[in-house]
Formats: sequence, structure tokens, C-alpha cells
Amino acid sequence: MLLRHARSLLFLPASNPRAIAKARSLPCDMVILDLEDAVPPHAKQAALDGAVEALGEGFGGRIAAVRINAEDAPSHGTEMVAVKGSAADYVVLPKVERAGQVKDVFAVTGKPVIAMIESARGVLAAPAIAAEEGCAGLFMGNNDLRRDLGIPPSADRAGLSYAMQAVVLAARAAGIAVFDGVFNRLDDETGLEVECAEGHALGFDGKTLIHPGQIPVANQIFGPDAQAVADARRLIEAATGGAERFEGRMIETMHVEEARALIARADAVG
Ligand SMILES: CC(C)(COP(=O)(O)OP(=O)(O)OC[C@H]1O[C@@H](n2cnc3c(N)ncnc32)[C@H](O)[C@@H]1OP(=O)(O)O)[C@@H](O)C(=O)NCCC(=O)NCCSC(=O)C[C@H](O)C(=O)O
Ligand SMILES: [Mg+2]
Repeated sequence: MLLRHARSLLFLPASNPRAIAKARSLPCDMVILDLEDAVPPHAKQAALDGAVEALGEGFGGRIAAVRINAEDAPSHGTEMVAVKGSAADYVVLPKVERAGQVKDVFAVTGKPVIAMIESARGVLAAPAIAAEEGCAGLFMGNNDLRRDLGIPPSADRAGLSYAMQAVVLAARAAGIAVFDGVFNRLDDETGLEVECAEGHALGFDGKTLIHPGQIPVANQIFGPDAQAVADARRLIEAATGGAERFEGRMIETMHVEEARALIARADAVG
């Protein structure tokens, strides 16, 4: 599956073998084995060993990534070397604020990098980060970003909206994938639906998640539904080229291309 087709991207602590085993039975499109904030300092080495082993065993057809610790962490260098020799499809780099950070990780690991944008500096540098060779995608890191911007935990996402749009713009200008941040409230399915719909409307390709229970909502909202696919097929069938009327609306060549992309996404996610 192309990275851009992923709807549900599940984080799990690489120090949690039970979660690793469970992930292999879940309907997520991508798993991200976390070595950063989900893992306490004393468990970093065991988590790294567990991640490399788990990646070697594979995650079925799911895309598999590992989030290493940031550039200034003591374990950063060891993790990059281990990831290089692993079966990870991508390496996720947290707290990116300069394109050179992506360059360094790509040079050492040889793996395509997904850069997390989690600070004001990161947002402002997002166009250069996204354009860096080896950068395959961007993740919003909304918990850290909210803190960096001084937005209280109780606030809604209005204060993050400019940053999210800037990150989507940067990714699209560079032609790479872009994914919304995690939703922390584990028992609030309605809130998750609202946030997924908001992220979808902003142009994100999918949503990063923290719990198995969040996967169906992300898959439903980011996956094209049957009606959209049927609409796309009718549009392609009807189009003859140039501007024309289709079911009460104007369509042109770009709408045909858009419909084809939607069908490709539907085929990719099954
Ligand atoms: C948030 C959790 C700590 C909650 O854990 P818990 O209350 O124990 O969960 P449950 O009892 O409901 O779990 C039920 C079963 O599901 C498995 N499980 C739970 N979470 C996951 C998961 N993420 N992946 C796979 N499997 C999972 C449990 O093992 C149970 O299985 P079983 O017993 O066999 O039935 C926990 O959900 C968790 O750790 N989530 C991930 C946290 C994480 O990775 N955080 C880092 C990413 S967040 C981020 O990136 C923020 C960003 O940096 C920013 O700044 O915004
Ligand atoms: Mg973070």
C-alpha cells in the first residue's frame, strides 16, 4: 500500500509485546512502533530490541514504521543504526524543526523519513522539511505543538488550524503524504468522528491513532465510501472530455483524474 493511501496509522509502545501481537490482527493500515514518548527511559533499549524483532516478523500487509527518539536524545544514534538493519518501511522522526535533521536520518538509516511537526519552528520550516530528499510524509504532533503554542489542553483545535493548514500545504507542495495528529480521549467516539471529519476536510490523508478502538472510525471517514466510489465510476463513464454537465454539476478533466485517484485509493484499502 502506498503511504498516501493509509487511513489509520496506529502508534504502540515498542516496549509492549501484547500490543505488538494485537496489532497484527487489527484493521489498521499502518503500525508505528514507538521508542519515544510512550517508552520510559529505562525501557528504551529493550523497546528497540523488541521493535527490530517485531519488524523482522512483519505486520502482514500493514505498513510498518518505527518512531525513534529525537536528535538530542542519548539513544538517537543507536536507534538509527538499528533501524538501518531492520525491516521497517519508514522511520518516524519526532520534533523536526530543520530539513537537515531529515537529511541526517535518511543518510544513516537509508529509510524514507516521516517528519513530525510539533513546534512553532517546525511549522514555519515545514516547506523545507517536506521538500528534503528522503522525506516521505509529515505527521502533526498536536500534543507537543499545542504546548509549544501555549494552547491549553482544554481548548478545541481552532488555535491549531493555521498550523495544520500550513503543514498540509507544505506536504502537498512537495508531493508527499500528510497525516493528522492523535486524539487523546479514548472513550469519546463522537469527538473522534468530529476530529477525523475535520482532518479529512483539511486535506489530511489519514489519522494517527493510539488505540485499537479508534481504527474503525478513521477507516470509515478517510476511506472512500461505497457511494463516493459509485459516483466516481459513473463520472468516469459519462465524461467525454472538456467541460460538461454531469448529474447537475460541471465536470472537467481534473474531476475525472480526481475520480480515478479515489478509485485507486478504494482499491488499495480494499
Ligand atoms: C493509551 C493506552 C496506554 C491505553 O491502554 P489500556 O487502557 O491498557 O488499553 P486497553 O485496556 O483498552 O487495551 C485493550 C487491548 O488493546 C491493546 N492495545 C491498547 N492500545 C493498543 C495499541 N496502541 N496498539 C495495539 N494494541 C493496543 C491492549 O494491549 C489490550 O490488548 P489485550 O489485552 O490483548 O486485549 C494504550 O492504548 C497505548 O499505549 N496507546 C499507544 C500510546 C502511544 O504509542 N503513544 C505515542 C504516540 S502518541 C503521539 O505521537 C503524540 C505526539 O507525539 C504528539 O505530540 O501529539
Ligand atoms: Mg509529540
